[in-house]
Amino acid sequence: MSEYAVELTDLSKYYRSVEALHPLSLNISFGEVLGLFGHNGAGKSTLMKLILGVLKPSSGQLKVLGYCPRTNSDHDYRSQFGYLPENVSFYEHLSGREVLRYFARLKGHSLAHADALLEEVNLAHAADRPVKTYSKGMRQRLGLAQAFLGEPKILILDEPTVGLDPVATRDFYQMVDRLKTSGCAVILCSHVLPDVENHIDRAMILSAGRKLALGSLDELRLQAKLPTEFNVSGLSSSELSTALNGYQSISTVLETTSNASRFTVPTPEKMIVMKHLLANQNVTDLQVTPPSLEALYRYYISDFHSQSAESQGVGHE
Ligand SMILES: Nc1ncnc2c1ncn2[C@@H]1O[C@H](COP(=O)(O)OP(=O)(O)OP(=O)(O)O)[C@@H](O)[C@H]1O
Repeated sequence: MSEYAVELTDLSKYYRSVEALHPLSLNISFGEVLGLFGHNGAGKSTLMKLILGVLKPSSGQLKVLGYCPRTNSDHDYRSQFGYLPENVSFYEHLSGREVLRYFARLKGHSLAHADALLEEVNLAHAADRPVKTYSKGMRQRLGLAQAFLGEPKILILDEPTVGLDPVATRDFYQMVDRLKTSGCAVILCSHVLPDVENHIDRAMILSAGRKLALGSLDELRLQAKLPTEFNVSGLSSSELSTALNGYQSISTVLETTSNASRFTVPTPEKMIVMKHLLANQNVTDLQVTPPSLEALYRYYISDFHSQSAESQGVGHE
C-alpha cells in the first residue's frame, strides 16, 4: 500500500491549445477530505477525470492507490473507486434497486450492501419504482448510493449536494465523515461553500487551471490575513470602546444599534479582544466568526484577478 491515496507530480492537461491544468503537484492522504473549488472552467472536472484515469495527462506523473489509473485496469483496483459525476443519469425504466444492484454486480460488491445503501440514502420507500418517476433530489441520492457502493478507498464527488434537501445534505455529509474515518480519500467539488466548510481537511482553489491556494482553512486564514468578525450584545458603542480597552483603534465597525455591535478585528488580535469582552459583565451575548470558506474563496479569486489585470496593465494609466 502506498503512503498516499493520490500523488500528483507536475501533472498537466492540455486540450489542443487550451491549458486546462497547469503543472500541479499534490498528495492526498488516506482519510483526508480535499475540497476542490473554482469558477466554471477552472479545471476541476479535468483534474477529477485525470485521477479517475478517464483522461490522459499531457505531462507529469500520477499515482492513485499506488498505480497509474490509466494503465491499471485490474477489476479489484477499479472497484476501490467511487465517483459521482456532475450530471447523474440512469436507465430510466429500471427501478432504483435494479440500478444499484446492476452497479453492485459490475463492481463485484454484494447485493445486500446495495439494498442497505438505499436505506441509508432514504430511498427504500421508492426502491422498486422506475427511476423515471424519481424527483431530481431522488436521482441525486441514487447517484450518491452508487458512488458509496463497496466502501471505496477513493471517492470523487462532483457537486454532490445539488438538488438535495437540507436533511439529505446533512445525511450525505455524515456518510462522507464515516467513510473518511474508515480511511477513504475524498475529493469533493462543490459551489455550496458554507455546507462543505465543516467537512474538509484542506481546500484547493483553482482558477484557469492554476492552483491559487492549498491548505487547511486555518492555514489559508493565516495566509490571507482576513479579519475575524465579532457580534456583541449588551453594550452601547461608547461602552464597547471602553470594554475594548484601546483595541477599538484596530477594529472596523460594520453595524451598530443602541446595545449591539458587529465589527471585525485582525485575526491575530482575536483572543485578546475576546478576553476584554468576556471580562465585561454587561456583555449578554458574544459570537466570534472566523473568515468563512466563502470569504477565503473570494479573497484568493479576486487577488488572482487583480494580479492578472495588473500584469496585463488593466486598470492602470
Ligand atoms: N473536451 C474538451 N475539449 C476542449 N476543451 C475542454 C474540454 N473539456 C474542458 N475543456 C476546457 O478546459 C478548461 C477546464 O474545464 P473543466 O471542465 O475542467 O472546468 P470545471 O472547473 O470543471 O468547470 P465547471 O465548474 O463549469 O464544471 C475550460 O477552459 C474548458 O473549456
